[in-house]
Amino acid sequence: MSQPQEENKSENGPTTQSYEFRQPPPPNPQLYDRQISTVLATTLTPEQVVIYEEFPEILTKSKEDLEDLLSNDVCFDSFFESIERIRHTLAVRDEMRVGNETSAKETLSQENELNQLRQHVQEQENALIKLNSTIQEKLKLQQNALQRFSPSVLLTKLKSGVQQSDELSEQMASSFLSGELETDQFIKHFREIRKVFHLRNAKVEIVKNKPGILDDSIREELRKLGHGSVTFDPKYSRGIGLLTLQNPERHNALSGKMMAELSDIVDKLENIVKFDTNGNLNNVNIVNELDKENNLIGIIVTGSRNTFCSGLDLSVAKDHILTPENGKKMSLLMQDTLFRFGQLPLISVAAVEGHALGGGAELVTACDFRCISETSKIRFVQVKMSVIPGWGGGKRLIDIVGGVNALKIMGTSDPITAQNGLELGFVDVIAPHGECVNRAREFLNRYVYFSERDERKGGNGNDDNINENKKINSVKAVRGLKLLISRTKNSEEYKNFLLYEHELFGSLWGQKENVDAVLKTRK
Ligand SMILES: CC[C@H](C(=O)O)C(=O)SCCNC(=O)CCNC(=O)[C@H](O)C(C)(C)COP(=O)(O)OP(=O)(O)OC[C@H]1O[C@@H](n2cnc3c(N)ncnc32)[C@H](O)[C@@H]1OP(=O)(O)O
Repeated sequence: MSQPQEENKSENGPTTQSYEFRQPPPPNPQLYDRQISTVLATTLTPEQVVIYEEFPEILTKSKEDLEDLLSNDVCFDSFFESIERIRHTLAVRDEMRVGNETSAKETLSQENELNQLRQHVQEQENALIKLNSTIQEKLKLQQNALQRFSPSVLLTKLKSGVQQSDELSEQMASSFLSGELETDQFIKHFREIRKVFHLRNAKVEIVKNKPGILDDSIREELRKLGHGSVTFDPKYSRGIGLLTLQNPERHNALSGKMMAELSDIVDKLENIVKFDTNGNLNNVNIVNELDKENNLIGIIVTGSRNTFCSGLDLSVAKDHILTPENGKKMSLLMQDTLFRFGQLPLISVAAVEGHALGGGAELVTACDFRCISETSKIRFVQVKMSVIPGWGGGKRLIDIVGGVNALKIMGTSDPITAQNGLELGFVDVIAPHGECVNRAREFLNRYVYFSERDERKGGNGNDDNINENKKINSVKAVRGLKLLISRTKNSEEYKNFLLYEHELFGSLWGQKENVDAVLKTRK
């Protein structure tokens, strides 16, 4: 008779490994031979044959014995359990039961430890979430703190320190001259103050010449060049300001004076929003010079006399901005101005009547949206001037229409019109001639007013019959949205791209081909 395999028991009794299923020993050959199976097969049903084949021990019983077994459960169980195969199976079953009990006890004994571990993991996770939120808050505070120490802010503070020292020494001199101050006191303090003035002034000169920090000197130099003006009406419509290029005799070409005035307006609009020390969008306590009602959320940019802008004023360029150095200064100022314009928390729409050429086309790309008339023409003519865009319009055009379309538009100087502008994704609204500013206002009203009409009737929102008591959108929320979007255009990579465009422009402007082109255009 085959013995059950030797159990590989552990010192704690049978392990679950010892329960690999083992086949029970084969039927006992002595109890069963071929003749019996033939007899059985002729007298029994197939089911009965199976029983006899599985348990041939039954064959050793007489009919009376079998009747006894069937009538007496105790005898039946004892006979059944005396069968080798059954004994073996019962033994395996008992071993497995013992093993299961042991495993169950082992598992239960670890339940407390498991619950403690689970609780510890939960506590760690909560602590991690808390730490993460603290880190986010600290990062926001750090960002706002760093913003206060940006190069341009430090330069401005340094300059105001120079001015304060200068004013203080002036006051001291007049006090001395009026006899209010003793000579030795005056000499002692005046010398100290002038020393601080000169130290601060020297630092301003060092910082000013550091690349990438645009100081006012370029703006002030260009301010002296040419005519025209740039005006801003902060109350053009509720929550919407109107910025207008005014140089109609030259199709609103941008002179140096106008570039400086455009930059001034951007300066004034920049502090329309401030973050409080907790990094919250806090503009309730700021009285902005241009937005006294503190409700501006949109700005329309347009040109006077039904034309937009024919780019750089070539009369000014011919006389003052033909050298590479001056071309770079002009490019730096306009890139800086249009970059900061794009960062304003205001939704901007270019209302383009007539022509937008060269730098005028670049100005159009600096707006978030574009409304053009059925007859407008927007042309990047820079390549005809033997240069590339110098006001940041190349990068912005690529972002709006994609690289391939941008290459076609800038390489061929083909006009963007009402016909192809929508398809290019460059134009958002097409207006009848002379109606661009009105349609731009209607477009922006959807951001100014809470358009229940859109909610109710699926209107297109271009509803000019907005009445003043209509519910208005949260100014801070809409400004917050624009801050979010413009953040995507404020990365180091984005700024480096603009710098690259500026450098490429600077390598072309003022070269013979470019000078000839400018002089040819302006006889
Ligand atoms: C980064 C700089 C950027 C670049 O490099 O590309 C530039 O922006 S460079 C300038 C690119 N702009 C141009 O080349 C536009 C040149 N002007 C024209 O194509 C036409 O003047 C046009 C289409 C704007 C209007 O044509 P139209 O026939 O209707 O009128 P006129 O040409 O007779 O012009 C009327 C009057 O305006 C003067 N004008 C027009 N554009 C400029 C300009 N950009 N700078 C200076 N002056 C301009 C034009 O000289 C006429 O004045 P007048 O005294 O009667 O000669």
